[in-house]
Amino acid sequence: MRQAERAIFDLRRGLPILLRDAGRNVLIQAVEGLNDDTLAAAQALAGSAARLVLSRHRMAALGQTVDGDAQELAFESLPACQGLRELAWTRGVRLPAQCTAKPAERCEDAAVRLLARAQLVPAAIVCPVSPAQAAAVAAEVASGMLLAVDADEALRLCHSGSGQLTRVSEARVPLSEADDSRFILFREADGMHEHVAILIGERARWPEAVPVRLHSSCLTGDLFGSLRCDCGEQLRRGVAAIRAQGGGVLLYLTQEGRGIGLANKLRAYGLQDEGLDTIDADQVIGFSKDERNFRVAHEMLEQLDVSRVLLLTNNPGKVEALQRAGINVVARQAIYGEVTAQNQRYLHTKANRHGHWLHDLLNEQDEPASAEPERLPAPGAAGGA
Ligand SMILES: Nc1nc2c(ncn2[C@@H]2O[C@H](COP(=O)(O)OP(=O)(O)OP(=O)(O)O)[C@@H](O)[C@H]2O)c(=O)[nH]1
Ligand SMILES: [Zn+2]
Repeated sequence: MRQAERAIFDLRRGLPILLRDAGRNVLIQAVEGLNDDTLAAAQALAGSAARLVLSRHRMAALGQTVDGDAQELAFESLPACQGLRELAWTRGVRLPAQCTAKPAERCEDAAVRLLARAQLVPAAIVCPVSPAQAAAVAAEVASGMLLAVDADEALRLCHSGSGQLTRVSEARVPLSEADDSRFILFREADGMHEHVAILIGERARWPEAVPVRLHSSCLTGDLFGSLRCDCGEQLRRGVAAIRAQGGGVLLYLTQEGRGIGLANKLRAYGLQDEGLDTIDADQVIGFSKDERNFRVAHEMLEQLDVSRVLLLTNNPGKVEALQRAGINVVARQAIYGEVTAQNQRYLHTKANRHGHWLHDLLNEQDEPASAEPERLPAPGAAGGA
């Protein structure tokens, strides 16, 4: 994994990397952060004209349905950087007529996935290395100036995550909603992502089905009380609800913006201000409606030896993800924030397009019966849904 993990840092710094697959060598670079000079430098080093690779979500936003997860676009004459940026994440843009599209090969597919994992806009320029430039590129790799990564390794990292959490440090941190809390920090093998387990109350007194909340980070909501979402209230109410039930675990997961990162979440907010809902806004930037997976949550619960849980969530995806991983989710309890003028559109989108169990909160009598949550067999303590 190591080269692929290093590649994420280079891509985030705006540097090119080399992807290799079965004798193919392709130079790739993020469109984000590209300028006309760095674009020219990449084309000169590779000895070929750059193409653009976009995710299928971005292609859908451009009005194209495509096979496969990414699409490579070749141009008769390549747009300048500004044009590439518009093709990558601006609303209302059309593909130029003289541009041809084909399903991405492995290196190109890996490029887009690495960028998404790096929480950059998943749009890359790709320049296949020409035979004439092969020696020059090899020299850059040998000197350490250019990082070379096998496409296979990159795809493995993107599909499975780096996993292998290390329990790094811990301390008692009394919280206003639960003064007997303990923070335990876990670090992923990539060295980049850290997640915190907050153990609330005395373990010996925890209910047999341990109250657990998986909370994805939201800087704007959790820290600043943003009115655009319900995260901050869910976080504090989550801690209080776990405390009230005798204690349990809150996993604070570094998954800002449903996994797209803060930079992209702010881009998406801009698009929402232009009228898009939260899902369509993410799609314009090239992402699916939820880029998270909950493998790290499962791994943290395993390391904490928690296998039977009462899950505090309105998100059916979290219940399914934990159950699939072998955690026994014996019950689910709703956890609501306040509905406000500013967040109600967001909450309605979650209910209607993400399938969140929020209809009780939003009081939508006209919802079809099939939208009713399928209740898990709830223990006596787990009301509130
Ligand atoms: N991309 C994007 N992410 C958002 C937006 N608003 C909030 N988020 C993120 O959405 C995530 C909310 O996560 P959670 O609190 O786990 O909530 P959830 O998946 O709705 O599920 P429950 O709260 O458990 O019902 C956080 O990572 C927020 O940063 C938005 O408009 N766009
Ligand atoms: Zn939020």
